[in-house]
Amino acid sequence: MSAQSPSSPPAAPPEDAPPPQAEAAPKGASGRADLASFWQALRHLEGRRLTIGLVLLILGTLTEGMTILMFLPVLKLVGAGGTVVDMSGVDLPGLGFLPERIPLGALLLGIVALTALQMAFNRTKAVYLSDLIHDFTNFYRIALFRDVAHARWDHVARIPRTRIEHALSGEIERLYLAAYLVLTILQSLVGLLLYFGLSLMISAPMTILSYGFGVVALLLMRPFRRLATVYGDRLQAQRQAQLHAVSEFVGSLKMARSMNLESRYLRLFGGILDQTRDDAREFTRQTTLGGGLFQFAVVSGASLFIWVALGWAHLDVARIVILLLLFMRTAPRFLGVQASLQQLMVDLPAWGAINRLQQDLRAHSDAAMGGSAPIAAPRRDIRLDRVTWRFPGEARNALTDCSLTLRVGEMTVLAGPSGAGKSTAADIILGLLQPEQGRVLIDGAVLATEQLRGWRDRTGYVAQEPFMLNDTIRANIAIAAAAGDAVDDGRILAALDLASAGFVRALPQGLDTEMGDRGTLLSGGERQRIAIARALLRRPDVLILDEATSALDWENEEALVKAIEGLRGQMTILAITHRPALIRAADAVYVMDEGRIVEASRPREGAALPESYLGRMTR
Ligand SMILES: Nc1ncnc2c1ncn2[C@@H]1O[C@H](COP(=O)(O)OP(=O)(O)OP(=O)(O)O)[C@@H](O)[C@H]1O
Repeated sequence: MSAQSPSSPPAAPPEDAPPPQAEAAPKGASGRADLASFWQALRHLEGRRLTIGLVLLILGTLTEGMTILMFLPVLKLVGAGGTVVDMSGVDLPGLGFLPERIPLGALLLGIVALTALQMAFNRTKAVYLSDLIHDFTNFYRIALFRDVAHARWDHVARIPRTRIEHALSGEIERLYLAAYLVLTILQSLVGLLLYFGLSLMISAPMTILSYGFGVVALLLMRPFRRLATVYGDRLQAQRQAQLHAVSEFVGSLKMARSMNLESRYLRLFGGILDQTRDDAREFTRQTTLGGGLFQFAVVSGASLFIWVALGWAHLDVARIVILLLLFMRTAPRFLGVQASLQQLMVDLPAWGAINRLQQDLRAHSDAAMGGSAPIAAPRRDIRLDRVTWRFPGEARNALTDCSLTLRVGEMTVLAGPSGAGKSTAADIILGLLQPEQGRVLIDGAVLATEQLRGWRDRTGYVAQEPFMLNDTIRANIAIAAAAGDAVDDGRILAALDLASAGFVRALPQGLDTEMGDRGTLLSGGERQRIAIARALLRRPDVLILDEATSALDWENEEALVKAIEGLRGQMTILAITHRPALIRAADAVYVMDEGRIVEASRPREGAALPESYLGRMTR
């Protein structure tokens, strides 16, 4: 792998421009602190495999070093001739176990055998470390998935979707690269240490000279590594900005096309890319200068090394050749450490960002996720009792002192102007939000936190804009089935009939009809009915419809209202709606305004009052 990771696009805006949106790393975030915690996490999760990998690495490097040392007596034959190698006078502790005279063929065979052994060690190590990196990265991928799934709904709903997508895709990939780079650096350092020992056997002063040079050069490169940290932070922000821009553009494609706004999006996106390119140019200028200087230092070191070795150290030619061979192995490692450290500093901000997101999600984890206490199906009523709720950070309550009753088997409608708090009340009934004040009562008993998951198994929810998989109608409905609940086509078709979605039977592909990305191959009304069928497949005790008929024409709405009326008695229904047809069919109607219940009536009574909200709506 090259030092510049394939995923590293050019980046970073001019000094005076703020990095575009996204979560910028907190001020003072230090690459070194990130590196320390990253290394700790790697050791904590993969310590055992790391040790085995290192042992294999040491064995591989030692065999490689031994191979080089064994060339020393062979080189002594050069000029002298002969086919028997004289080991006396070689004076290398590492080769002390060999007899004094060895046939050249046997020695060369030994070298070949050692090389084969080295290859075997290296290959096993590579496979080992590859597994290690994948498992380490996947651990965080899964943990992040879980943290997102387990975070409190009101909190996770406020995190931009692209933030989560970026963390689960791009940032995790950079974590993979960071782990790869850490292991690369570790391998180079271990190699350097072992070669240090081996070359000490040849000449201590020459070894100290060459290593001293390498270490000083590495230290001098620190400013370039700091620059890489800054660049990494900017890159982090810019990648997120890019993802955000792309996601907004794709999400609003129809709007953009219909209003001729494509060029505006193109300009915005082009601006981000230009910033990224300018930043990358600056970074490349700086880092290539650093890399060039380092290479220059290494070549100068090599020249000095040869000059000292020949002119001052009075070493024989064989030793100089071996030292040079060792030098050829150590110099790239020094270069590799510098390049990998630099690239690591670019990728490491992803680690900090993932950690911060995880901490944030865990600080807002849903207490309900821990409990699985069962709850009986409601037999009498479900009540909100003086419930108050305010979204974190908001100035005013979304619900204030809100009380309402859903009688079992009845259909209750919640109406009222936009922003009145209807969806929030539904979220409280669903247990997605837990009241700050007040209670949710099921047959008079408080719905406990540990019962919330069990409670959600008893509810079915249909959103105004239901989420659809890019899959068949069958898959979109079957997804609602509880784990282990085998769903056959008969059940799916029955749910579709209940949801007044008989049109599916008439489709040429039936349940196999593809719905397209976000269900766009079907009409809004068809999508809504499929979403209702999906909720009904769960055979819920409580069905919550949030503006679930808003996209239906009057004919289909009438059919659906009839279908919903047919469900009366089988389940408790809460419908958030403005549609008179559904209101007229309701057993009870609550009207909300500014988070409060302002009217509660049986529909006919409410509609009869001309000044009531309900009266005005159904007039
Ligand atoms: N995730 C959220 N974070 C902060 N405030 C929110 C959030 N969701 C809703 N609100 C606010 O809470 C209030 C009630 O919103 P809610 O969605 O419950 O109203 P609604 O009656 O369902 O509106 P609509 O009919 O337009 O869907 C509004 O002021 C809204 O801005």
